[in-house]
Amino acid sequence: MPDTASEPAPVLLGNEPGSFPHGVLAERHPAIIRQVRESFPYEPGQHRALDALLANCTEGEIEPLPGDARDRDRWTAWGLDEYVGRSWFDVPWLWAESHFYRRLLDAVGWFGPGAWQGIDPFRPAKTAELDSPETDEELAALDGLAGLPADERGRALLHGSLWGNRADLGFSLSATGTGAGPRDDVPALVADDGERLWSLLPPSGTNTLCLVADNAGRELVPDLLLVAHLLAHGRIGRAVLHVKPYPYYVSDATTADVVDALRRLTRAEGAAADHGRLLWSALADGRLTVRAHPFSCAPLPYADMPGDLRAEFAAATVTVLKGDLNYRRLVGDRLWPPTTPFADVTAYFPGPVAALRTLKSDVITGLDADTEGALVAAEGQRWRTSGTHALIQVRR
Ligand SMILES: O=P(O)(O)OC[C@@]1(O)O[C@H](CO)[C@@H](O)[C@@H]1O
Repeated sequence: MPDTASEPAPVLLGNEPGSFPHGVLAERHPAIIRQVRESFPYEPGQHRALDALLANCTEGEIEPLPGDARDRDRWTAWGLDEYVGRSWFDVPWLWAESHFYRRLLDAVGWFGPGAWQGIDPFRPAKTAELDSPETDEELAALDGLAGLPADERGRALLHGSLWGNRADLGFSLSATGTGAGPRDDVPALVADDGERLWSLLPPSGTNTLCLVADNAGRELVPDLLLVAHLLAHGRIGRAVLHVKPYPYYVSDATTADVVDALRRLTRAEGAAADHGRLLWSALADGRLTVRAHPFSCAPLPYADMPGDLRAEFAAATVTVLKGDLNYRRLVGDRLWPPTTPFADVTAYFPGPVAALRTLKSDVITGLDADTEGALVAAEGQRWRTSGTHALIQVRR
């Protein structure tokens, strides 16, 4: 196996029965179709389209997009023509998963025209989570941080944002997501560059943070609290929040989800409402911007990002990417040896970059050999996908 980024490791495919990627294509995607079907009083055409998608994505071949699809050229540029006629299991796993969500939205009429245009099939699950007692508890806990020095509060909020990544509604549909916490003899945090991240954001009031969000609800809320804290304490003067232009990977945040989360914060009590109001006014005066770039739903690694997005990340003091999928896209969706240096595989990224992620897929880089050894000794390879471990990795 290679141990440097100059010899890329194999790209993950979904065609090995028993593997994590195979389980996602063969089991998780059908479960998502079932869940979506049960969440809305869909009409016959939508049910037929969901039946067709279920058959196609499990047993069929990837099909061309209709001639009038508005994003046909985009998908052509993203490799569709190359994969048409191939099994979903034989193309890069990242590509197959991403394309599944594009087709699912088509089946329920998201792209329109028609009465169901823009109706998010995952919205019921997202709002249920935002309205849950757990969210109440997490917001109330914020008041408990009030007595801490600002830096300690910042570190607590960073960890809230990190572990908020466990709240992934797609992940909760698969059996691997329901495991217990890590054993006492292995670290929950397998890499911790937290202090390096803070050192990139001195309280000068001039730093710009790009935060590439992941899930809505119980992940986005702590992400927003962290942004509010950084703004309030001058560690950043400006934040750009990247969300998805359409519903994706079940619970990924869209602009509508940002609005819901902000309304939830401002309707809360105590410190949560203060943070919500700060963000509300930061949106109004330009200190906080929301972006929904098409590449955020691309089936490709960030190494292939277009020039405008590259320029945006290059202008940031640091770009923080949240979550497992963003990590896969950041380092490349490949079976790297775990000790492959994170700095090598992210060398292409146009500026300082940080990953905050709980481990929910096989992809991992930047571990030291002792940590990898301890994880394998304690858990075999389960630590890679169980969602019970997390990391903070930074490349300056
Ligand atoms: O990006 P997130 O929300 O942290 O995780 C997304 C995820 O659940 O989806 C993929 C499988 O569908 C895995 O990479 C990962 O476990």
